[in-house]
Parts: sequence; C-alpha cells; structure tokens
Amino acid sequence: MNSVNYADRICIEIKKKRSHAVIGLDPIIERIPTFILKDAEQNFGKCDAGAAAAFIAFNQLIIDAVESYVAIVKPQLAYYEVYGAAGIDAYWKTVEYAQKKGLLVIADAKRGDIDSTASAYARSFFGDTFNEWQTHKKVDSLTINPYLGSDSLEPFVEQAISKQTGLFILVKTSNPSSGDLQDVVTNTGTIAEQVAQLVHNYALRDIGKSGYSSIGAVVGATYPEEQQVFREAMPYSLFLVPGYGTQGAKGKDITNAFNEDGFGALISASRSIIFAYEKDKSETFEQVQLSIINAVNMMNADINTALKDVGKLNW
Ligand SMILES: O=C(O)c1cc(=O)[nH]c(=O)n1[C@@H]1O[C@H](COP(=O)(O)O)[C@@H](O)[C@H]1O
Repeated sequence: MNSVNYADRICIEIKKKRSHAVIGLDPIIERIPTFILKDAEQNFGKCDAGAAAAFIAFNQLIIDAVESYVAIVKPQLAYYEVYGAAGIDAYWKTVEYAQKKGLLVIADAKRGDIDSTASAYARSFFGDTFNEWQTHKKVDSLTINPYLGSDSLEPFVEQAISKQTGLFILVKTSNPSSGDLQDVVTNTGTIAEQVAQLVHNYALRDIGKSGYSSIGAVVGATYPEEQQVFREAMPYSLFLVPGYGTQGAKGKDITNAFNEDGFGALISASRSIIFAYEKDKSETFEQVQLSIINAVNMMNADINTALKDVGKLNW
C-alpha cells in the first residue's frame, strides 16, 4: 500500500470540492466565443498559432470559472493536434495552467502500442526520469486503449505506479457502437469483461489509503446496467464515466458506477459545459464564465441528488 497514490489525491480533491465532475477541455474553433476569436485573429491571424492562442484564452477562462467547483479537468489531445505544433503547445500550457490552479489533469489520449512504444507514450505524459531534456509538465493521469493486450499495458501500469500518476483503461466506452467489439461474447465472458479482469489485476498492485487504486477504467455513462457489472468486477478502480450531458446521460444514469461508500466514479462532460454560453447567448467574458459556472453547478447538483436518492452521497 502506497503512502498517497493517485487515487488518494483524487479522493481528497473530490471531497474538498464536493464534486464528482470532470470537465472536458475539448475546444472547437468554430464554437469559441467571438471576443476571444477576434483577439487571437488580430494578434496571430487565422492560422495554427491563432487557433492555439484562442484555445489557451478559452481554457483559462473555463479553468478560472470552474476551479472552485470541480477537482479535475480532462483535455482531449485530438482537439489540439488539429493545429500542429502550436496546438500541442496550447495543450501543455493548458495542463500547466490547470495544475497551477490546483486541478488534477487527465490527459485523454487513448494511447496504446507495443511495449517499447507504450513506454515512450507513458514517458511523454508521465515525465521522463531518464534524462534532463524534457521540460513540459507531466499530467496526473492518462486514458489508454487495451486493444494490443497485456504487454502493451504493462509499461503504462509500471510507470503510472512508480511516478504516482494514474491510468484509465478503456473497458466499456460510451459510444453507440461500443458493443461491436466490447460486447462480443467469448467462452470467458465478453471482451469488455476480460479487459475488466486485466484492469482489476493491475489495480491490486497499487491500492492507496482511500481504498482506491491508481489503475482505473473507462465505463460509459450511457450504459447504466453495465456499470453495475463492472463495479463488481473492479471494486478498487476509479471509473472515468464519460457520456454525461451531450451524449444523453443524466445523474440517475451514473449511480451504479459508484461504490456504496459514495466514491469511485468521475463523471465527465465536455461540450455541455464549455459551450453552455451558446444557449444562454452570453457575449461578454463575465457572461460566458457565468454560463459555465451555472452549467457546472447544475451538473454537480444533479449528480449529488442522484447519489442521495440511492443512499450513496457521502458528504
Ligand atoms: O476516455 C474518454 O474520455 C471517453 C471515453 C468514452 O467512452 N467516451 C467519450 O466520450 N470519451 C471522451 O469524453 C468526451 C465526451 O465529450 P462530450 O460528449 O462533449 O461530453 C470526449 O473527449 C470523448 O473523447
């Protein structure tokens, strides 16, 4: 048992903020508020650098708005990679800014590859302890894809544990076609159930004082019944639960992802929070922030009420 592992840090921050929410920082250039876009265009032009500047400004606005109400943010790499090197730079600047504000960062990159490449992926997100050439900050945890099997997961698990960071391994994803492969039945259960068994075995290697492990799983909010099955299969793992909001899930759909202690699930929403200003028709910096704060507060209240209704609210 570690002193304070990644899961312990998560549990401490969740209790402090009284929030199980994760805010996805998934910027889309066409949906960034006009006052930010105008500024970026004036300073850099309509180009990769301009988009990157707009992303940084928008993310800082969001982080400043949500920092008191949530513990975790989850920037998804793809949105930043669209803008090349400038986009990647915006990604790491966002990570640094969020961490400076005391937020934990899940890098949503869904990496996975043969062992040597997996090791390089892990070093790129968790920091490289072998040389002094790396200057960007490490993230607190990373999403990974288990499709290549256990030897591809091992380097991530080993580095996550030794560097006191965390992993969320895709088990049952939120998208409509997730069953195409994940629900295929083999003679030892579904593919997703086999992945869950792998995750559970890894989780046992690093259980913290909170009773949770640094090795977690992704289980979609859009499959409430499966959450129950996977909760039993991986009792020590934190679940990253995407699909709340825009993909249709609500508070009542995610209670099975929690343990009886009222912990164990991180409910993630991106578009429904960061673009909440659109339906409010907010135009100024303050109005956009207020729309985001209102959306986050509604999400927190919805989750906490749902947990209370099933006797799982623990504060
Ligand atoms: O790992 C993820 O975060 C993830 C897994 C999954 O099963 N489904 C899923 O939607 N996601 C991510 O969660 C976010 C969902 O965004 P919204 O639908 O806007 O809340 C996106 O960044 C997705 O890439």
